[in-house]
Amino acid sequence: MSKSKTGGYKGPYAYQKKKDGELRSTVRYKCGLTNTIQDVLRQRPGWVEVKDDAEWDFNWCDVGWLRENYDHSYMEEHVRICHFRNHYELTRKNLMVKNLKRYRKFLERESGRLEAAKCDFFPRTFELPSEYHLFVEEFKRSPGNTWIMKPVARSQGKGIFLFRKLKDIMDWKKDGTRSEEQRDETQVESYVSQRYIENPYLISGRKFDLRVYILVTSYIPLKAWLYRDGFARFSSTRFSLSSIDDQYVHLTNVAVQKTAPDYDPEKGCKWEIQKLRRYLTAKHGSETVESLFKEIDNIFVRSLQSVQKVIINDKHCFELYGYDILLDQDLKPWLIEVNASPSLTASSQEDYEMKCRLLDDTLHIVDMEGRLTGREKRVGGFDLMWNDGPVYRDDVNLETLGVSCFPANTHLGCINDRDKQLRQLLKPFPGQKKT
Ligand SMILES: Nc1ncnc2c1ncn2[C@@H]1O[C@H](COP(=O)(O)OP(=O)(O)OP(=O)(O)O)[C@@H](O)[C@H]1O
Repeated sequence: MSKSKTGGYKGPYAYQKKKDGELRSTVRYKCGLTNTIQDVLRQRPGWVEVKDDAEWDFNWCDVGWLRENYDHSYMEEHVRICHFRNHYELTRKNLMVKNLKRYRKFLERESGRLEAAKCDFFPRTFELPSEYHLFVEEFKRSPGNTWIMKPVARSQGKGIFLFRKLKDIMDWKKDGTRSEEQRDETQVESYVSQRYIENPYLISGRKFDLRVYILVTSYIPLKAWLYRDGFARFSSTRFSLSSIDDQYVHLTNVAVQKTAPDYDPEKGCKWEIQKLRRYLTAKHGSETVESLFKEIDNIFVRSLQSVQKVIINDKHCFELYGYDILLDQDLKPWLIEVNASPSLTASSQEDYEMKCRLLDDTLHIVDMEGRLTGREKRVGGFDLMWNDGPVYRDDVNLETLGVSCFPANTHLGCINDRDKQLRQLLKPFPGQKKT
């Protein structure tokens, strides 16, 4: 990469097509994180790490690096980085909701209420302090409900609390009698106030949410891949609405749960998504579970579409999103949050292996080595779910699709025997273990 305007990174780049069309094998990478991704990058054949201001072809950067450098940088054709410039349009809690609300309005205008209702998958949300008065109106309409307050730009459960009384959020009250200047002096951190899902689906009395990975390689046209191996994150304490101050009951983030007194690091607090799927199928039947996972797929596609025209599309960028989905007792999925930097730190050996596979498969799709034809619908654990329109697998009977855009047997965690055979048939990349 060259930093043309401000100087810096200059010189020849190693990863380019030779005259005879053959590819050079060296990919110079930079990595701003110190977790699983480093191990994966180090083990990738032909990839070499560069430090400091040295020229690079691939950068697994953090969002801070992006903020400071992207706007001053010129990138060669082949260069790739792991975030879109304004990724926060989807991954900051307030902006995600703003974009979804706008998209829902657009659908209602263009295609009617039924279509707009397909976006009814996020809990009612207000930004505070800016929407304080709107929030109070809503709050008064349904007294006794529980709400959750979340800082818009923090993670790992930090700063989150539940409340049922307005006095608990007085700090965010917008005071119309004060001037902008006075308000600035006492500025509070921006939060979202969101309807708390009071009836979560429970397993053994415990609440959980799903972490699912989606890889986007282009916004215009939209190209998105769904990873089959997500997981459910459980709370370690039985669910109850009587103790709204207990974060071990209500927040299922691993960062929170691993500090619980009875947390068992051996067992962790996760289930693979396949295990969850088997459990739900045994309890509710396959038809119900198919339709649940179709609804979850709908969440991925609609949320990406809601920012499709907002995100700065740049062929150098890709993004691996971590979606947080919560199920309620009626098996309705709710979108809680989309993470731009989903935790790549492993909480157990099994988790480590899954994350290594996920990252390795991500790098296969980003394809610095130029191995793919561009027509693949499945790469490693990823299924192409959207390519400027829904993607259907060739081996699926289209009549079984129903209303969803996705074939019934390609959803998360549905790895049947035929899928296994297919994965084995896929030619492994050098250095990749057969799965
Ligand atoms: N509206 C809601 N209803 C019920 N539970 C919720 C709601 N919003 C958040 N939670 C719970 O709180 C947890 C943390 O919420 P959220 O993911 O929005 O915050 P975060 O601090 O950004 O966490 P992370 O870094 O893991 O994404 C969720 O995993 C979920 O268990």
